[in-house]
Amino acid sequence: MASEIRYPRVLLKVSGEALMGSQGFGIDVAVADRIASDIAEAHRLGVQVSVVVGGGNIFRGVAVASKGGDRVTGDHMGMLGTVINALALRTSLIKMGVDTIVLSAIAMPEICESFSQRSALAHQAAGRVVIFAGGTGNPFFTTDSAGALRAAEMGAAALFKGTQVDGIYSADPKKHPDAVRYDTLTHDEVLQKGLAVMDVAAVALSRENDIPIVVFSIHEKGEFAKILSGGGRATIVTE
Ligand SMILES: Nc1ncnc2c1ncn2[C@@H]1O[C@H](COP(=O)(O)OP(=O)(O)O)[C@@H](O)[C@H]1O
Ligand SMILES: O=c1ccn([C@@H]2O[C@H](COP(=O)(O)OP(=O)(O)O)[C@@H](O)[C@H]2O)c(=O)[nH]1
Repeated sequence: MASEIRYPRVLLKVSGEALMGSQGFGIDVAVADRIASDIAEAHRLGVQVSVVVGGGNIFRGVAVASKGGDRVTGDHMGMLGTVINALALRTSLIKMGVDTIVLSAIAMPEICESFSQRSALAHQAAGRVVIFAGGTGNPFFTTDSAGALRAAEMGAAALFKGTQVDGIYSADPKKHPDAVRYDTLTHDEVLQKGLAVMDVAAVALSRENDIPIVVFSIHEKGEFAKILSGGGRATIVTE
C-alpha cells in the first residue's frame, strides 16, 4: 500500500564489495541475485527505486595510486568496474521479471545508454528500475558521491546505503567491536564526528539537498523493504 511506504522514491547505493560475497574478487551471481530480489521486492511495493552500484569488488583507483601508479587511470578502471557490476545486477533483475535499464556516466553506446537526468526520469516514470553505472564519470570521486548526486537529480526522498554493516557506529565496527551504534544522527554530526561510513562529499551533498541517508546491511534479506515500510534496522541521518 502506497500510504504505508515511508519513502516513495529512493536511490539505493549497492556496495561493490558486497557483490563478491565470500570470494576475494569479482561477482558472486548468487549474491547479485539476492540483492536483486530485495530491489524487486521494493519495486513490487510500488517504491520507485534507482540504484548506484559500487566497484570495490573489481577495482579501486586509490589502490593503483598507493603503488605509485596513475590515480586518474586507476579511477577510470574503477568506474569501468562499476559498469560490469551494473550489467550483472541488471541481468539478475531482468531474470526476476523487473524491467531494468542501465545508464552510464561514461558513453559506451554498444553496451548501455548514456546517463542524462531527462532519460533517467523518463525510464523511472515508465516503471523501470534505473541502474546508474560509471559513478559520477569523474576521477577522484566515489560511488557514494555518485549516490548522493543521483539521489538529488532523481528527486529521491532518501539515499539508502546498503553496506557491510547494519548502521553507523561511533567508530568502524570492524576494527572496534565495542563501538556504539546510532539509530539516528544529523548530517552535521556525521561530519563533525568524522564517522567514515560514507565519504564527506556524499554527506555534504545530501545535507545541502536535505536528503536523509539510511545506512543498513545489504546482507540482510528483506531489510530494504522492511525499512521502506517503516521498520527494519538502520541508522537514519536527517537534519
Ligand atoms: N563510523 C562507522 N560506522 C559504520 N561503518 C564504518 C564507520 N567507519 C568506517 N566504517 C566502515 O565503512 C564501511 C562502508 O564504507 P565503504 O568502504 O565505502 O563500503 P561500501 O563498499 O559499502 O561502499 C563499512 O563496512 C565499515 O566497515
Ligand atoms: O565517481 C566515481 C566513482 C567511482 N570511481 C572509481 O571507481 C572505484 C569503485 O567505486 P567505489 O570505491 O565507490 O565502490 P564501492 O566502495 O562501493 O565498492 C573507486 O575506487 C574509484 O576508483 C571514480 O573514479 N569516480
